[in-house]
Amino acid sequence: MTDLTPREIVTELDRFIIGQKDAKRAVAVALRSRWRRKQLPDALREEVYPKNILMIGPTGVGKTEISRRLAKLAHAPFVKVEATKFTEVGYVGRDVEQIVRDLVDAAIVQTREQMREDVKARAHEQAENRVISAIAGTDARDQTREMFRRKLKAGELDTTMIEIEVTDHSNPMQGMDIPGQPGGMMNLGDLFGKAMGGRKVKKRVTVAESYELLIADEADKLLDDETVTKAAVESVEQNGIVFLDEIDKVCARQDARGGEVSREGVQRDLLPLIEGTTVSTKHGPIKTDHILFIASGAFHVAKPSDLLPELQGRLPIRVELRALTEEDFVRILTETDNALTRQYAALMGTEEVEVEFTEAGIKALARIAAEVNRSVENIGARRLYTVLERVFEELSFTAPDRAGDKVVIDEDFVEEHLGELSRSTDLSRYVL
Ligand SMILES: Nc1ncnc2c1ncn2[C@@H]1O[C@H](COP(=O)(O)OP(=O)(O)OP(=O)(O)O)[C@@H](O)[C@H]1O
Repeated sequence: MTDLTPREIVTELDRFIIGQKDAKRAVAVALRSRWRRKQLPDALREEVYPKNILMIGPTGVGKTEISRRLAKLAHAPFVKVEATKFTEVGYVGRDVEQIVRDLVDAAIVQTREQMREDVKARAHEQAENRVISAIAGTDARDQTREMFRRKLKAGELDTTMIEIEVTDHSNPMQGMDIPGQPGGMMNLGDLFGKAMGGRKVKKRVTVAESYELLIADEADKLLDDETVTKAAVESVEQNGIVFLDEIDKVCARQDARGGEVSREGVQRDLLPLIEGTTVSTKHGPIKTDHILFIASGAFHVAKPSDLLPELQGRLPIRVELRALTEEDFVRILTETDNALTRQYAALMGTEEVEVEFTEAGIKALARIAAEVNRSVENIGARRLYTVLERVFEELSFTAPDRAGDKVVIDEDFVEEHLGELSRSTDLSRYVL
């Protein structure tokens, strides 16, 4: 949950997404509505439903990106699903509930990560206190403790030997990290140790070594699976965001080639989730009432009015995203925090090759991307990825031999590496 105002949310999104003002405003309002809802008295709070959004726009113009960045801002669990997935043979109605289960899984990973960060700070503090007690004794005066704390922080005590008491993790499972949980703060050994009640052992180590042991020990006390799961479930119910892509592809009328699995059926299956239902998961029942749904589609053929009326009613906020222009591409290449030009320059930097883009070079890249989008297929900003990869192909390969070089990506460079290709539709269809 974030207490950013809509304006602040848009400003944050501006760092990563060019244009698409309406969509940014809409998601900002949806997020702020959640915060507002949180401020309400209990009885009223339960009555307020999320402001679900329907994003209408072509592929690759930022629909997913806006939603994903929003989720990140809000520390909200997020999943993206394609509505068409549920029209595939073998799917039956209940399978849409898997969306919620996936959301819970995402939330558990995210919550654990967040809690580990929180816990680390607290555990660090407690570990510090334990080290000081080990050196100065438990009944030392505050003044003495502070003196040791200063020395400790300055690293002056690193090699001092102390005796500490920690939970014994020595069992065959020790050292096996759970995938996705680096840092050794928790491993299977810890879990089993905990399950077995955790025997205490005394160890003689240096202060520097003791730190890691004590922090792990403290973190272990503060963070257990049950707490994580409980917080994750709460986070899904109150903060979860589901991005439902290709919703236009499950409109009945669009289905001219003869309906295989009923597309309207998928809408019917999705409806309860969006209206609010309870889904059972292995972590307990999950209420979907307050999960925010962002549905999205190009709506080239079908129209939003072709959606089931009930579904239309549950997606009250409509926003259109526009196709990106050459000028947008220039901005996407240069202005965003994660701009591709910055990424490539940094990557080449690791090989000690300095890369500089000239303004004309960037313009040429944007122009070619726009051209190929026109002549082959409009895949929006995604085109920039293939174009840049191609421009850098040779340099990427040879960079390790070129340490110390400076490469200027100007118009000539772009023309030399892309010009020919971009002018041949047949060729660019394959490589750009
Ligand atoms: N307006 C934009 N500003 C900056 N980057 C963008 C913008 N639009 C798209 N991109 C980049 O292009 C890529 C594809 O965008 P995104 O995933 O948001 O497409 P989309 O609109 O959701 O399309 P689809 O419906 O096909 O998934 C992302 O990596 C994103 O960073």
